[in-house]
Amino acid sequence: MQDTDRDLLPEGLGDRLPQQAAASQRVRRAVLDVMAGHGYERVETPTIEFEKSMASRMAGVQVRRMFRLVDPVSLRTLALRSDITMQVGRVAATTLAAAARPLRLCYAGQVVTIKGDGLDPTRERLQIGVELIGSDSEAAAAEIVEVAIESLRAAGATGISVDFTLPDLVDALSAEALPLAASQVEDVRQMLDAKDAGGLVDAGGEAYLPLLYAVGPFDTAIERLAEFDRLGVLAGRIAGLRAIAARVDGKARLTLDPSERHGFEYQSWFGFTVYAEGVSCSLGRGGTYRILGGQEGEPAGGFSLYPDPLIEVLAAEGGERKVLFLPLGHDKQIAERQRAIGWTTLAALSESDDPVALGCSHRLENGEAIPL
Ligand SMILES: N[C@@H](Cc1c[nH]c[nH+]1)C(=O)O
Repeated sequence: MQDTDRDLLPEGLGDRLPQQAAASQRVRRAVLDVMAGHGYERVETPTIEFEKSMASRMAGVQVRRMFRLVDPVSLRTLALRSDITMQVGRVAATTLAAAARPLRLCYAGQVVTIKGDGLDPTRERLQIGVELIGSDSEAAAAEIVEVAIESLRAAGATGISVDFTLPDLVDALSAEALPLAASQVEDVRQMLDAKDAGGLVDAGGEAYLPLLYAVGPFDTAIERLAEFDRLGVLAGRIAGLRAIAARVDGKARLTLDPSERHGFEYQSWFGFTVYAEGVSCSLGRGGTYRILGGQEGEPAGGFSLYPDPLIEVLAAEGGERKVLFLPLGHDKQIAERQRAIGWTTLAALSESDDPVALGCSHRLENGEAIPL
């Protein structure tokens, strides 16, 4: 009987073949170079660590999305990382607690969740991001948005747009201006996120209805939000958003959706999602948050790109591969010189090696690269 299971991969997991892997490598390098250029130093964290340390680093982190297992050595529960931001938070709060602030760190690695996101079944993704620890000011937030746009552009994205949100909006409003019973808060948040006007009224959030209309291109949506905020509860946040928008003006298309919560588990006053032309889903998100520990916790901000959909597009576009075929008995020194000036070489192992079938574009003949 055939063992079909042996060759299958679990749902939502896949290999990257040479073209995709090459595109992934280019994206990773381009993005990390931009981050390093802005002073973000690379850290590398383990793919698996104690569940408790990941789950308790920021308020709102959902452990139910993480793969968990018992460590046969320590007998404690471990979790596979689903978000490197939490690990960077741990590093900042522990080993780098005494490092000067603001502390700028960046990272890249694979993250895994039990379930994909909505209709997207993907369970493993590349995450590349920065965290700016020690401040959640509007200056910090603006820097993060700028670096996010520049990183995406360097990765090859075009037509970039940024959607701003206010992740803790309902908490801010329900505290005083538009009171809600504790039992209503989550429902109101969900209905706002789903843009469900009927559901919002049913959940007791009628007063929140105008928020559903403060959505769209930034300039008009922020005016609507300011009109809605007659009591001025959101005045600081609105001024912050305007300042950030002014800094990134012209670099990307800006929109506002103040009640968007999707994917924002722990962000505080400011959040944003990034998109690019030709890629239907978002390519990343970021915002301000607090790293728990100590009395107050530490303010921070950052963003994470999930560039896989962009990598797919770039890989499909391909790009011509220039590969030089080296026949049997070729001059090794010439071959070395060709590699030194940027050629990829492919050396024949036997007479039967076919340069065209092997994807070569040129062949070394009498010391010269001849097109095939
Ligand atoms: N790690 C967050 C985004 C983020 C980074 N820093 C702050 N927020 C996410 O993937 O949703």
